[in-house]
Amino acid sequence: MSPHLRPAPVPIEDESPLRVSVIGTGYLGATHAAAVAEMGFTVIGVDTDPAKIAALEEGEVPFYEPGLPELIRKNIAAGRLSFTTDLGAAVAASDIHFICVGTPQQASSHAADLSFVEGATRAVAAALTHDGLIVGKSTVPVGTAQRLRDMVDAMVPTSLHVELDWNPEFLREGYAVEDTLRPDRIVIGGASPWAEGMLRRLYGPAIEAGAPVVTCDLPTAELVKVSANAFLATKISFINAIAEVCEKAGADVTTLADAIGYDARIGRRFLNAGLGFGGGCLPKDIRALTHRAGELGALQAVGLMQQVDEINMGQRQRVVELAMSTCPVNILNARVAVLGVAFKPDTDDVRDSPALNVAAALHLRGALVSVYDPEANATAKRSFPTLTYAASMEAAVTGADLVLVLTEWPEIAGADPEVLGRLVAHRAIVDARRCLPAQAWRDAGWHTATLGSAETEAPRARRVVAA
Ligand SMILES: NC(=O)C1=CN([C@@H]2O[C@H](COP(=O)(O)OP(=O)(O)OC[C@H]3O[C@@H](n4cnc5c(N)ncnc54)[C@H](O)[C@@H]3O)[C@@H](O)[C@H]2O)C=CC1
Ligand SMILES: O=C(O)[C@H]1O[C@H](OP(=O)(O)OP(=O)(O)OC[C@H]2O[C@@H](n3ccc(=O)[nH]c3=O)[C@H](O)[C@@H]2O)[C@H](O)[C@@H](O)[C@@H]1O
Repeated sequence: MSPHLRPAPVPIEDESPLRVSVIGTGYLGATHAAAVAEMGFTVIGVDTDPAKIAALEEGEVPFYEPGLPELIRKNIAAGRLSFTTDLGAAVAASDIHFICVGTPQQASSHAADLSFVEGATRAVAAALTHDGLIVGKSTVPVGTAQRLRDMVDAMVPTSLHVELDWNPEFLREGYAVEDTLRPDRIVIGGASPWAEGMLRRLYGPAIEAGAPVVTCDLPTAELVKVSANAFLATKISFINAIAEVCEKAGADVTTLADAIGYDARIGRRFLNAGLGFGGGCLPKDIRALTHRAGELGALQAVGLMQQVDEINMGQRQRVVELAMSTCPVNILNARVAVLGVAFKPDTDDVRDSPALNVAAALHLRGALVSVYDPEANATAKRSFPTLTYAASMEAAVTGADLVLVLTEWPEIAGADPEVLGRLVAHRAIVDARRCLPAQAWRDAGWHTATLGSAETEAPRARRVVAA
C-alpha cells in the first residue's frame, strides 16, 4: 500500500521533542547523531559493531575528527545522546530513523554494495510498532530509495503510517561537525508534507542560520548527492590533466589555478593539482555512478566518469615514476621517507588513500619505506602493516635518500628544509601535493620535484648530498 493510502499519521506536536535513531555510527552516523543531539533532540546511535558502540558510549570516537569527541561527550552528559547495539529498542523509542550505514564499492564490480543499507532498512521496518519516518542519508545509486520504499511498504502493517524519504549528506571529513551544523544546503527527497514538516523542525537551527532547503523527488535527491561528488572529482581531474600540459609547456599549474579561480563561475576551490583524490567517497561514488549510468544507458556520464577516474588513478602512477626518477640511488633498498598517508589532511582515514598507494607501490619495488603521518599511522598500519611507521617527521626522514610529501598536513607543509636537510642522506624531495615553498627548499640545497610545473621535465637534477 502506498504511504498515501495509509491512515494519516498521528501528528507530532510542535512542542513535543522529536526522538531520533541513527542507524550506523561511522563517520557520517556518529557526526549526524551528535549534531542532531546538539540541536536539542533526543538521539540514539545504533551500530552492529559492539566495540564502536562501547567506545562511543564512553565519549571516545574511534576515528580522528576534530571537535567530534567534545560534541559527543557534551550531549551524552546533557542526556540527549546515547548509543546501543539494540536496534529494536532504539527504533521503539524514536520517531525518525536515519539510515547512515556504509555503501562501499563491491569487490567484484564498480557497483555500490547496498547490502548494509538494505539490511539496516529492513531491520528498522521490522522493528516498527508505531508511526515513523525512515530517512536515508547514505549515498546510494539512483533508484535505490524507491526500491527500499516499496520494500518497507510491503513489510509494515497497514495500520501504521511509515514513510521512507532521502536526505543525502554533504559533510567533509575533517570538517564534519561544522558541515553538519551549518550545511550549505539541505536536500529532502520524496517527503510528504508530514515528513517534510518533521525534517524542517529537526533542521530548524540550520535553516534559521540560512541553509537553503531543496525539496524534490527521490531520484533527484539521490542524484544530487552523487553529482556533487562527481563534479568535485571532475574538477580535480581537470586540473590534473591541465597540470600535465603545464609540465610539458613550461607553465605553472598553481598560478594557473589561482588565475582561473578568480572567475566566480570557476572558483578556486578543488583546483589543487597533485596526487589526486581518494578517501571513502569520491572514488567509490564516481565508480558507482559509472555503473548505474551504464545500467540506465546514459553513456555520456559513463565516458566522462571513466576518464575522471583514469586521470585520477594515473596521478598515483605518475608520482611513483617521479619518485623513481628523482631518487638519487637505485630504488631497490633506497630509504624513502613518506610524509603523510591519510587521504587528505585533518583525518586519519586511509580508505583508498593515494598516499598509501604510492608508499605501497614503492615498497613493492624494493624501497625501504618509512612513513609518518600526524594522525593516520595507526590506521595505515592496520591496512598496510609491512611498511615502517615513524613516530615523528624527523624520525621518518633520518637517513632518507628521498623524501615524499604525499599529504599536505600543515606540520608537513611547514617543515623546515634546513632541519630536515641535516637528517637525510640525500636532499631530494618530491612534493606530490604542491604544498611546499619550493624556492625555500631549493635555497636550502634540496632537489625538488613536483607534478604540474616545468621542474618535472627538467634534466635529472644534480644530487645534493647532505654534508
Ligand atoms: N564519510 C563521509 O564523510 C561521508 C559519507 N557519506 C556516505 O555515508 C555512508 C556511510 O559512510 P561512512 O560513515 O563513511 O561509513 P562507515 O563505514 O564509517 O560507517 C558505517 C557504519 O555502519 C555500521 N553498520 C553496517 N550495517 C549496519 C546495520 N545493519 N545496523 C547498524 N549499523 C550498521 C558499520 O558497523 C559502520 O560503523 C556511505 O554511503 C557514504 O558514502 C556521505 C557523506 C559524507
Ligand atoms: O560523500 C562524501 O563522503 C564526501 O566526499 C567529499 O569529502 P571528503 O571525502 O571528506 O574529502 P574532500 O575534501 O572532498 O577531498 C577528497 C579528495 O580530493 C583531494 N583533493 C581535494 C581538493 C583539491 O583541490 N585537490 C585534491 O586532490 C583530497 O586530497 C582528497 O583526497 C566531499 O567533499 C563531501 O562533500 C562529501 O560529503
